[in-house]
Amino acid sequence: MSEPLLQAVNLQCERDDRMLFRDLSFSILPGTLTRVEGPNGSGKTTLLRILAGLNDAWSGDLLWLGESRSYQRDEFVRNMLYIGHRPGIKPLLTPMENLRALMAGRKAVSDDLLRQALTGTGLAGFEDVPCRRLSAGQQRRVALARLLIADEPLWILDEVFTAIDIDGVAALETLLVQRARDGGAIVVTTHHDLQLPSMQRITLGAGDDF
Ligand SMILES: Nc1ncnc2c1ncn2[C@@H]1O[C@H](COP(=O)(O)OP(=O)(O)OP(=O)(O)O)[C@@H](O)[C@H]1O
Repeated sequence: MSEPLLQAVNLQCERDDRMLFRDLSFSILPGTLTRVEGPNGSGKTTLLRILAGLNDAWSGDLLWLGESRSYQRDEFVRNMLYIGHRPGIKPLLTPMENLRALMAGRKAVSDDLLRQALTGTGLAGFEDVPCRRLSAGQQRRVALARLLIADEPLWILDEVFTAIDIDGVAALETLLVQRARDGGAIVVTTHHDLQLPSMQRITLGAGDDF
């Protein structure tokens, strides 16, 4: 069995005097899909941001390739792709400009490849239109085009299915399954009923039903 990329050991996080989770331990292995699930407000986004290194209000241990992540922050950041629940797209920039900005500091990618990625997410013909003139789903697709050129071994994806139509969801599911088959590790949270095989599930606390 391969070595975990990321290991969480006894993670604990409290917000506004409310315990979101405690004693939370799990491993993220190469070639696996992990779904973080739970009701609204249970801490899914908080956990994903902790895993991505974007939230420091937690205790416990996080190991990257078996060593404390805090000693290898730069290497971790280089090897992890995070897409948050907001698309993170700049409205005044075009899809091409946004995608180029999202790749800044990562591997060099030609404009041809960026255009191919935008075509792959259904944005052919919109490459050079300011994003403020695109729909919510199209803006989300600009962010998702990043996945078509990503080679980071760990993807952390928060609610990336939001505003995506049925065909887009199916294409994204296929992409995630293929990525896991190719050895990538993916952590997702979504309220969609995902059709993904053999997912590890991390379930956070129950909320009040209404
Ligand atoms: N910026 C913030 N400051 C203080 N508390 C916050 C902040 N953001 C979220 N919280 C609180 O943290 C808890 C967990 O929020 P989080 O966004 O992680 O939940 P979630 O499971 O992702 O919810 P949802 O399914 O609605 O997206 C909530 O009770 C929320 O009120």
